[in-house]
Amino acid sequence: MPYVSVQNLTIEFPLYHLGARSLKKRILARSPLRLRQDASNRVVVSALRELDFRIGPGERVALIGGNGAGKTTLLRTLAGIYQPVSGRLEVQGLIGALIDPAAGMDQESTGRENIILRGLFRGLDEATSESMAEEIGAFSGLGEFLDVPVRSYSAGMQVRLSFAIATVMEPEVLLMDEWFLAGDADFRQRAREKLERLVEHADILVLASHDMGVVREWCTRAIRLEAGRIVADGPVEAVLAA
Ligand SMILES: Nc1ncnc2c1ncn2[C@@H]1O[C@H](COP(=O)(O)OP(=O)(O)OP(=O)(O)O)[C@@H](O)[C@H]1O
Repeated sequence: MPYVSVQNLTIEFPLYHLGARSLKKRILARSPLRLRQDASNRVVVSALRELDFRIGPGERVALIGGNGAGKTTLLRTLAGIYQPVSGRLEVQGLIGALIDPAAGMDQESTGRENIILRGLFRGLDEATSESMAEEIGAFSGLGEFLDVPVRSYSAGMQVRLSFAIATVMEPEVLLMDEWFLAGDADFRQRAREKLERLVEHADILVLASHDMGVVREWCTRAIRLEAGRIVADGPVEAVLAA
């Protein structure tokens, strides 16, 4: 059964190019909340600090919190994009990440080639991957751009393609940033039904959002982050009321 297990998870980003020692000193002298000096004397940003939680099958979890709270960093960590500095992370199940539209795409290949590669990666044979490319191509509305290298896509086109790929991949653990729910009205309307099916099919949804309407509509549990720490975790209404 799919699950997400996080124990004592800490993520830090070293800040290179700070240059002069006096600048480092000035930054650290402000006794900042999130910046500290590590064992190698580098200034690091503490993005996530000692997180502990477990998500089981059937849970729809919202990550909420103000700007810089750590929502996107947590999503990217769950997706395997960032390595924890310490702690343990286990994700069981096929992951679908709708976080950064360009992530996992080969920019030099066409949209169609990217779809076929994903299909092969998922273990489908060539013929099935190719027919999947037709299906995705039609749904994404990319038209003639399906056979053009992804590097020439607009941001909106990349979102359409990654969303369409995710719907066909049918992930068990769906990680999503709320702006994937945005997009132009026409696409949103067509995507809505697919998204509902995608979320329904996924055993676990983790959605980062600022929009409490979206959180209430899509999620059953909320984790509130503040300055990289969990300050509340429970049923959506209880966490929003706290
Ligand atoms: N690549 C990076 N290098 C250095 N610091 C980073 C990096 N990515 C994130 N951070 C820092 O980690 C912290 C958490 O950022 P994150 O983007 O996860 O927040 P967020 O909750 O998603 O914010 P927002 O709602 O504004 O998108 C912030 O202090 C940010 O400055």
